[in-house]
Amino acid sequence: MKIFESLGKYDYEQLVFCHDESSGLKAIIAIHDTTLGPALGGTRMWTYDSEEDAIVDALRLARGMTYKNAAAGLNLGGGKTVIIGDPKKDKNEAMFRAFGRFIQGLNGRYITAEDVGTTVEDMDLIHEETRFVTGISPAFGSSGNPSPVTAYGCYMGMKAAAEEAFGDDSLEGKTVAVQGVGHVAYHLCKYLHEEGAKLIVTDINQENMQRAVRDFDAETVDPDRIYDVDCDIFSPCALGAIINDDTIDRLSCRVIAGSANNQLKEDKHGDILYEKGIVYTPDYVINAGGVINVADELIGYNRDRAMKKVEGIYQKIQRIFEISKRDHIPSNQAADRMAEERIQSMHHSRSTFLMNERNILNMVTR
Ligand SMILES: NC(=O)c1ccc[n+]([C@@H]2O[C@H](COP(=O)([O-])OP(=O)(O)OC[C@H]3O[C@@H](n4cnc5c(N)ncnc54)[C@H](O)[C@@H]3O)[C@@H](O)[C@H]2O)c1
Ligand SMILES: CC(C)C[C@H](N)C(=O)O
Repeated sequence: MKIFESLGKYDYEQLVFCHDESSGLKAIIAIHDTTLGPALGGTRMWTYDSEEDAIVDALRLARGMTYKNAAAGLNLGGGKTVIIGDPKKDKNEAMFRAFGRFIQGLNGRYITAEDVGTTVEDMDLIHEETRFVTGISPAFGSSGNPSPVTAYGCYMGMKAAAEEAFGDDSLEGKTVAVQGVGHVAYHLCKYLHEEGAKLIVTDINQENMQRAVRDFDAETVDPDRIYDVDCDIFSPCALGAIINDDTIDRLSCRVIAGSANNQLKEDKHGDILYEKGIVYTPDYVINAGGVINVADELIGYNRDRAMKKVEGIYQKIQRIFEISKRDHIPSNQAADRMAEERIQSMHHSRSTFLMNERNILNMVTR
């Protein structure tokens, strides 16, 4: 792999390799863009097939965070970490504390939080060594697990998409097919069930699936049949790249709205959804509730303020549909345009020299 060529492709700022032999830490921190502020993005722990796969994932996810944070209106840039290892077997205290010290060494250029394979407990260990970590335990005055808040943002975004597709944002009586009922989707299903939606769920984890049946009267289908379900709304809440050449023609829904990151395998799949008239809710906008919530910790966590901002995902999604109609472009491109325009305009206005620049990290100290 040609590292600098890869960094050049999307103008990445920094790639950091962190190694601690005794704890087994092998981490890669990718910082994509810090125009808007320090890079904030979660830490993913995963068993990558190769080091190259891990680097590619870190880079792809970091760039995604630049767009997510920019579109959410946060004063934060984009970054992400991947730790190579099995989250079920390879974790230990020393690993996360060693990682915390590497983050501290970046002196605020990168701030972490949970992602797939990491938990609030892991963030608490990182917090032993650095203040540049969010999503830590409420006992520290923090916001805790971001998943329920991500779910609330998804619910808001789904309602905005329903209004666009059906002329009314009520989800009562709508059939929603949910792929993956883990941390985020369990809470999303709760909102949907309370509003009177009919749920059809799938999961490779039987326990998670049965919990949705028990708590929300959900019907179930096998994981590979979820794309064929006759439904109003398809909600991908498991993996990335699930809207692809093999699945796109099987979908019969009017709306796609779910929490999974990187749902479109390629940009062309956004074009195809647009041509088919399927209302696609851009993933990094609808799933920004978690990052909006943890980012609030940096200025002294206030749940009401954070939830109000997460509620604003409804209007953000409406704005994207407006841009899509105005410029005759698919919604994924409209979201990119919105994020890029914000970064560009701030790039210009923040270029004036300041001796003691105000940023999200020096507004309050903790
Ligand atoms: N947790 C957050 O706050 C947050 C924020 C933004 C984005 N996301 C994204 O949302 C998605 C879900 O996150 P989560 O925290 O709920 O993760 P999770 O691991 O708790 O849930 C994912 C669920 O999907 C299931 N699953 C995996 N592969 C599947 C398959 N092939 N078919 C059906 N089910 C499958 C898993 O068994 C699990 O129950 C991820 O893509 C994540 O990156 C999460
Ligand atoms: C900062 C986190 C809450 C990040 C989250 N895992 C996301 O993808 O948005």
